[in-house]
Amino acid sequence: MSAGEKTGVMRPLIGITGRRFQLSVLNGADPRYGDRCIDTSMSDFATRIAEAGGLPVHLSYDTDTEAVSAWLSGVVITGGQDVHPAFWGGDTSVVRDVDPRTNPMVHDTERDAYEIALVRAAIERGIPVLGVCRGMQVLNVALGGTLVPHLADGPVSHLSAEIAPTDGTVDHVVSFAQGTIAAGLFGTETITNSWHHQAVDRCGAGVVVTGRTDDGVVESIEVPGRPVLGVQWHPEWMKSNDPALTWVVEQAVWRLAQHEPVTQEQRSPQ
Ligand SMILES: NCCCC(=O)O
Repeated sequence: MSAGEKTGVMRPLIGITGRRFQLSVLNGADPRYGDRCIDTSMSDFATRIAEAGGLPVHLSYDTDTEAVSAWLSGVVITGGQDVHPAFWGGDTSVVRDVDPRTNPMVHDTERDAYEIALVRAAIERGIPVLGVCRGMQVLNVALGGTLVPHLADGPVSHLSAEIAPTDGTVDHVVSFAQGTIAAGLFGTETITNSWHHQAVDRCGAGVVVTGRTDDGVVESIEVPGRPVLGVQWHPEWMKSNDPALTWVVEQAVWRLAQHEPVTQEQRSPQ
């Protein structure tokens, strides 16, 4: 039974972010598409959010972040490219000038700016936010934090970029601080998958680290007093629905139940 069915309230609309890239990068794409783009998000998110009782909707870069946040009951900032260092005060000399529409793994400043604005708008409205992998890093950057640019360059043994994150039993242990959202969901520790080479470094305003690996890499962050959770692993690729994904839906259901329906005037202020 889904969270919505359990509580008898409307299923909450959960916005899911993603990428924009040219159809031509896909194998077998019809050349008549030329340089036309496609807006995508990893379908595992939509599947898992729907399983948890939410109504998943993809958020394109063209969606007005202020306006859409009035309609959403929850937001998932998903994984992907490294956030451009210009957004967090990192070394921009290392950045290659490649078009993110033709290589979906290189920096995409349009996506960065969009997601940072969305995080800020959602937090401002008290909308539950789940950040996943890059999404957790975006959360931290949106609140003024910084990132470790490359884990292999630092004093850590946490190297996981080669591991295909398909099996929740194969990767590392994450330990959680007591009294946090993460500890409420996972207990004192859990085993997660992993696919990243950057990590949260200095925390942004109000951000606290709530989970780490044994080698000290930040694996979860929160903003105490706010329904905000960032996880470095990929809950959408765990074998069964990960508590982080059910958390954002349950928070959204709770929020829907607490609030009077938003009027059309409130959603579209003149
Ligand atoms: N750091 C790899 C992220 C992969 C993805 O979410 O597309």
